[in-house]
Amino acid sequence: MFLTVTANPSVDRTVEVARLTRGELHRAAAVHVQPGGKGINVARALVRNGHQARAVVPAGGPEGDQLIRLLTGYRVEVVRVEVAGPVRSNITVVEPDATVTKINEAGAPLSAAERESLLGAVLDHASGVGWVVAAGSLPPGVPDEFYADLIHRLAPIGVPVAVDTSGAALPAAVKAGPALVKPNLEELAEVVDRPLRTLREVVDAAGELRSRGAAAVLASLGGHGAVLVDGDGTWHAEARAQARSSVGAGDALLAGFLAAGGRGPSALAAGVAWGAAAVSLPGSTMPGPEDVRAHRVVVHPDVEWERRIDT
Ligand SMILES: Nc1ncnc2c1ncn2[C@@H]1O[C@H](COP(=O)(O)OP(=O)(O)O)[C@@H](O)[C@H]1O
Ligand SMILES: O=P(O)(O)OC[C@H]1O[C@](O)(COP(=O)(O)O)[C@@H](O)[C@@H]1O
Repeated sequence: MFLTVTANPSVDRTVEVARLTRGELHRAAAVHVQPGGKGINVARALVRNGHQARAVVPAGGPEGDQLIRLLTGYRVEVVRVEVAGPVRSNITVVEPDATVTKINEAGAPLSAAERESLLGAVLDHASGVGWVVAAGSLPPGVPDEFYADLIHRLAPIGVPVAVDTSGAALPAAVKAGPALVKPNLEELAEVVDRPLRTLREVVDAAGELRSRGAAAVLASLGGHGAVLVDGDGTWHAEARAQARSSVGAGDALLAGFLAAGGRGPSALAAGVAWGAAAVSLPGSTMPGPEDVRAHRVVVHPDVEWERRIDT
């Protein structure tokens, strides 16, 4: 059983248009409405591949009801935490060449009592789970230390925590000593406060996060695949895909990595296979076993240190 918590869930609307032009009317070629937020997507991907996953979700307003209704179609076990503010909507516009333009709402604030209920719900369900995944941005007013606080409170239970977040919440979580963090290239560059142009620079930045407290770093690099840096070594893997929508690809990567044991090159290969499968599917659709092409993954025996990853 995997347990995820998404402090700032969303109803994702992915709109496909022929070409996006600022200031013009567009007629949508297709629309996908899906339950969203990073922990929710991780849970959806795990369930789609035969694993058990439970998602802790703060949900308020009619939008919260809609989110929970949408989730029931995905067979994810949901622990709903009632909150006053409505669930946000995040909009992605996708063009035929797979260019994505995202508009993510900030989300509704959570009161101190609501934050406590959310943490309490995670702690209530954490015993005996394989991993807790704390993922996504924090709503306005929620302290940057929210996920860090969760890591500290989970420590006595001994369950490993994976964190995928952004902004100031990420360095705060790293300091709390999670088993795994999953930054993308932009998030990793922001934490170390320098541009990352080559695999060497990515691996150095991942090492810095390890020295600050994260036991392992799974850095996702879009079409360049992903790098895993842990106490045993450094690996780079990638897989070619016919890109359609990258929304949720990072969540699929993390889910695949955890589903395959959450450590080492074989888990990295599985994660990259799930990530590549996710980008080839519309909207934030999570891949199932029929979509995943494990044989397309290349785990490089030697890291190509000077390879550019900023193109
Ligand atoms: N264009 C692509 N071709 C193949 N795989 C991709 C592509 N874009 C993303 N992926 C896969 O999805 C994973 C996550 O994508 P990335 O964009 O780095 O994360 P995030 O969605 O968190 O920003 C990558 O590590 C890679 O495995
Ligand atoms: O919490 P954030 O950072 O605003 O991100 C939320 C969005 O991220 C997603 O989980 C997609 O994640 P990725 O594309 O980063 O893998 C969407 O479902 C959701 O709308």
